[in-house]
Amino acid sequence: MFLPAQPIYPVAGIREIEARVMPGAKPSLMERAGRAAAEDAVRLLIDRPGPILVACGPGNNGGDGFVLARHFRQAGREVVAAYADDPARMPPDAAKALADFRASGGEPVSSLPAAPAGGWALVVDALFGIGLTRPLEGRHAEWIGALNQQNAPRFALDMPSGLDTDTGRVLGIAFRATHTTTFIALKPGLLTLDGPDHAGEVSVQRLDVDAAGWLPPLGHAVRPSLFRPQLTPRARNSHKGSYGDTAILGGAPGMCGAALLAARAALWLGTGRVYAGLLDPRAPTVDVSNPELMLRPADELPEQVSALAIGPGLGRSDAAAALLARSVCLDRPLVLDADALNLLAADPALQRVLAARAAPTLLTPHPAEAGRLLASDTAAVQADRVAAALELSARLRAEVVLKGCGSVIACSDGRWYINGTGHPGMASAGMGDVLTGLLVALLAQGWPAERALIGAVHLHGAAADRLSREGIGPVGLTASEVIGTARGLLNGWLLEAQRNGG
Ligand SMILES: NC(=O)C1=CN([C@@H]2O[C@H](COP(=O)(O)OP(=O)(O)OC[C@H]3O[C@@H](n4cnc5c(N)ncnc54)[C@H](O)[C@@H]3O)[C@@H](O)[C@H]2O)[C@@H](O)CC1
Ligand SMILES: Nc1ncnc2c1ncn2[C@@H]1O[C@H](COP(=O)(O)OP(=O)(O)O)[C@@H](O)[C@H]1O
Ligand SMILES: [K+]
Repeated sequence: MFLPAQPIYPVAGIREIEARVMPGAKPSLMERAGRAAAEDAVRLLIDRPGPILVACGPGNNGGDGFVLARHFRQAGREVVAAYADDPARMPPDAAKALADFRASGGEPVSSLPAAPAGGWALVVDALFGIGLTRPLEGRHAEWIGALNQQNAPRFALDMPSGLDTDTGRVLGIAFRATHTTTFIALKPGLLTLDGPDHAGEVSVQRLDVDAAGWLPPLGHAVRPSLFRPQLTPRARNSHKGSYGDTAILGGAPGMCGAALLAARAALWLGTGRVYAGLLDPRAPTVDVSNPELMLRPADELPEQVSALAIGPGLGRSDAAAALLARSVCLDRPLVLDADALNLLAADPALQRVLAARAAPTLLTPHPAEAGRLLASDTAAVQADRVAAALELSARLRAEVVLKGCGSVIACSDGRWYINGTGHPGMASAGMGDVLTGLLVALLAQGWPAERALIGAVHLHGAAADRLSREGIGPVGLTASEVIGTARGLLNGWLLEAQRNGG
């Protein structure tokens, strides 16, 4: 049930693994890749008669395409392989794959043919894989544009062409796959930024290569198994003190809702006691829909909480800055979100204090906040989300989640994770505040920082996913609605963990 987290490698890692495996590999990795992809493609061809179009490029990705094309020819399927690059410059494995395709009776066409009357049964993109080095242009870009127009399942080999393997950036134009079969292991570009919109459903074909055995991975795709050790039943003989006290600091005039959302999320995720410290002098003193919350002026909170979060609706006033400076000095797990991050970005001295903290620090920036913290900008952060998150984590000695499509979690020891749950319906006000509340709740209940961050980010997105399966979102999903569903999911995981051996 709790499947292991899958490793993710950037291009350099895949190349290193390939270099070690390839010399003795029989059958060759390309033979394995083309065959494995053909096996995945069979599933897409159920009830789809008609010819298969395979667009092959100049390198080894093109070679994979020729292997796939040969398998389908040999199985009696009509296949049209389109290839217009210079065969003299083909790498040896790919040249052999082309020769084998010819030997099977196939002959590539040098322009992209128009779709047959009944349409293609399947469109296969074997133009570029991990070897893409610059934006697509000219004929290659035209081919991608035409392939994207086809009304058929669109199947990418290894990477959708035009998508940068390490970052998920579109270089010029990219193939919009409905399905991608990627080889050896996952790559970051499939999972973050523009990756999910271009890769569609991703299948990993390991090609009998034990990637982690050759090169221990630094990156993983998040799965609940990463926080499975925390999914233990509560002791019957326990009390509210056993589940932590937490405080959320924020709620400047006009922004109390942000702090209340975080506080509610912390309460609903099982924290023993939740305080909300609000800066607005006219803030409510009770949350009538959650009277369990203890609402206080921001400077009248108990200091001995188990974990603290500061930022939701904090604003950037002097009072907010003073509150932040005090919070950073508390020897407790600390979550910094929203304006706490913006204030920190403007205060290098405070950054030094933060980096010297003994207790865990967790930062939850969206790309604009991360840009300010790195003294760069949103575009620079988005250009390489994994690198930006790691840099922030190393500089501030903090666990970091860089939010957005494919949230990247970076740990101060250099390991990183990409989360796959969540959807664009979460792009609505207050969603980040709820994440902060879920996170501080897990910290208050004693989860170690890294697991709490992974768990909260995964849970947050999974709750939104469940709601949208029920028609609550993506359009119109509200942050408040995520809270109750997150509670349900966490309890479900706890039960599942107990059923599977405590
Ligand atoms: N290296 C190996 O042994 C294996 C590679 N495999 C496949 O091979 C792929 C990697 O092969 P390659 O390294 O040959 O790389 P690709 O096939 O991805 O493409 C590289 C070729 O495209 C050119 N190129 C890069 N960007 C371009 C652009 N924007 N416009 C025009 N030309 C451009 C490069 O100069 C090079 O000739 C993998 O993604 C995978 O599909 C698999 O067969 C498994 C084994
Ligand atoms: N397109 C998306 N795909 C996946 N998750 C998203 C997407 N857009 C937003 N989210 C998630 O929603 C949350 C929004 O947080 P944030 O930007 O801080 O919102 P707010 O400031 O309104 O609280 C983050 O957890 C983010 O990862
Ligand atoms: K491809």
